[in-house]
Amino acid sequence: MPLITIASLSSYNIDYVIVGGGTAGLTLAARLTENSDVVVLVIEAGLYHGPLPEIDTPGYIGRTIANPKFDWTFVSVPQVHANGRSILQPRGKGLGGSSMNNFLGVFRPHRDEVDAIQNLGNSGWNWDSFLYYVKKSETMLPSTLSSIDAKKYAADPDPEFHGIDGPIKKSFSVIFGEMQAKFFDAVENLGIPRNPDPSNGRNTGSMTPFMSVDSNTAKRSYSVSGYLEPNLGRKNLLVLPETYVTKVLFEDDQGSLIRASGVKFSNNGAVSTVSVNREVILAAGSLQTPQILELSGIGNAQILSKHGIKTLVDLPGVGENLQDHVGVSNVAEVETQDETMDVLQDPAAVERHEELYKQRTGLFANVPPGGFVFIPRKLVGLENVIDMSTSDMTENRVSRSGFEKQYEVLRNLFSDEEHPQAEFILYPGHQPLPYSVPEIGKQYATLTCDILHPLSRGTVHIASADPLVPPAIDPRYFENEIDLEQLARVVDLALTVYHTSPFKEHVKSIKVPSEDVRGRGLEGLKEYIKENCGSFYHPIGTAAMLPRSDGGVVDPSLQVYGTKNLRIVDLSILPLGVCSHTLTVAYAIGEKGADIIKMGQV
Ligand SMILES: Cc1cc2nc3c(=O)[nH]c(=O)nc-3n(C[C@H](O)[C@H](O)[C@H](O)COP(=O)(O)OP(=O)(O)OC[C@H]3O[C@@H](n4cnc5c(N)ncnc54)[C@H](O)[C@@H]3O)c2cc1C
Repeated sequence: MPLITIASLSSYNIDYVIVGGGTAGLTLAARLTENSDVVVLVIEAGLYHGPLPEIDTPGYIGRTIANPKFDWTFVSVPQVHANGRSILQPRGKGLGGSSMNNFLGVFRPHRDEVDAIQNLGNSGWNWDSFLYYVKKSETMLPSTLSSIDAKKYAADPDPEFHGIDGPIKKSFSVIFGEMQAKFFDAVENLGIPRNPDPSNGRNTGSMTPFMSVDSNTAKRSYSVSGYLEPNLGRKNLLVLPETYVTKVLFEDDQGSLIRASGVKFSNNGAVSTVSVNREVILAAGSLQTPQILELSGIGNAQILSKHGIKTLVDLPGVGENLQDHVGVSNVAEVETQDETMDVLQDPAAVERHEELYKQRTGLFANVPPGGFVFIPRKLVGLENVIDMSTSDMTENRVSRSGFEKQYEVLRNLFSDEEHPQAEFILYPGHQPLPYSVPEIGKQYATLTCDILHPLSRGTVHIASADPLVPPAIDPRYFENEIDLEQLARVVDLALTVYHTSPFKEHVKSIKVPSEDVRGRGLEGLKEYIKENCGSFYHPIGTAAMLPRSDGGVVDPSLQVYGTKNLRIVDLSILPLGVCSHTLTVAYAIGEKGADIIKMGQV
């Protein structure tokens, strides 16, 4: 039984400590413990939630956000270029991490940008490797769509690109709507074709994505159900929940490289330590892995000394290079025979769908059918980005050379006018939004827009030497004004979709942004964005895998520079943002990280 208590900890001889039992952390733990000769301890700050409707029921997504039992409830520091607003930064808390509270969409990045990660100095981290590991992590469940509907709803996967026996199940929703098909037709009329299978690394176009839902049980498939629970019988897999790691401990006798000897943690207020034979591996995610590094004396010496922390490795890249997708939603009132999510305003409809869910069908059995569109650069009009000067974007940043190399990569990506640079998400209903309230009895469609390759680069650093004080998260949304310009153009394009045939047949009127805002053109939209934008929950890059001279924190074997046996296996290592949602990348990093550790090579 791998769930252990502090009291029993001293009876184990531990080879690897993994800090954070989230998406990548549990993936790594499951793979390492395939070797029965090694003992792995996973330390997770949150709970083992076990089976719970809030987590398992696909149609309940969003209900755990901002609930401290499931979510760290972080907010950013005030965003200077977004009207000084502090913006919500949800992160899963508990075994499963953000795979436990995310929105279940399964996406893959574009192959060119995965190959670009290799070209930034990371031999072995390319599309072929990514595809191998992401397939290893998943099982594609059979679709119930006819071949005609598969084309109509852009959901026609090529088996070559999908896993058949991996731990995470993925399936299509069972309900499709006419409004969704007309949305795809309208988008096609604007020059963005359907993409029947974006999993081959060419993800431009509109599509119905897979969801990480096991359609056999109509439940969330995530790192707990896929990687942890099937392995509960392994004696060499130990899991310590409700335990918060505050520091990595190092041996006193140091050579040029320091050696981790264990970690310090707090459990219900009691502080203790555990020693490790081989390695400590941080998998606490993009917002907390840098915090643990800094609390342990690894980071920018100036920042550490400000907080009275002794520097063990001066590594200025720690907590820099934060990249996140940022976006905003628009809502229109619609008329459709489809049952939109608005029906759930009616308690009788909720009851009906709760009953249907018992038969694994209805609106709660999967994520509501919607359309996703990855918009090519040519339609966002980013001519100015290709010619951009990098000097203003790298000024005063700790790693000028690293940023310059990233911008060179981006310039190449942007020069392909088919490369996806932005996204629309169609939600059939009025999405819960702080700036727009639905009227009971009406039907809506929400079109959410975000940019996929922001140029702004943020930071996450400790705000205090006290580990219980949350880190200062500063994504610096729109610090680079091209990001705001891009997003305004994307919102403008989304508003055009509402007026484009045949989708416009459903649209009665646009609710938000208001007529007044729309009347002020791109300038009005920019104000709307600054006042209402939010995170798309995809932070990456804060412990980047890059050469040390380029602001890197880990090398291609995920080893932290200046250390002998401290690695990072989570999304913080991704040096450059991808034009997709990030869940599959976290699983692939967990899978690949395990092979690197097992085989001793990339
Ligand atoms: C609300 C939301 C919706 C999303 N929707 C989607 C989606 O639909 N599709 C998609 O592709 N991506 C989505 N994402 C993004 C995706 O889920 C994440 O990028 C990915 O799961 C992150 O994986 P990770 O392993 O890097 O970190 P996490 O999975 O977040 O794991 C980090 C773990 O470390 C633990 N931890 C942190 N600090 C400590 C400490 N000091 N001691 C011990 N434990 C610690 C945390 O509690 C957590 O369990 C969403 C994310 C969120 C938050």
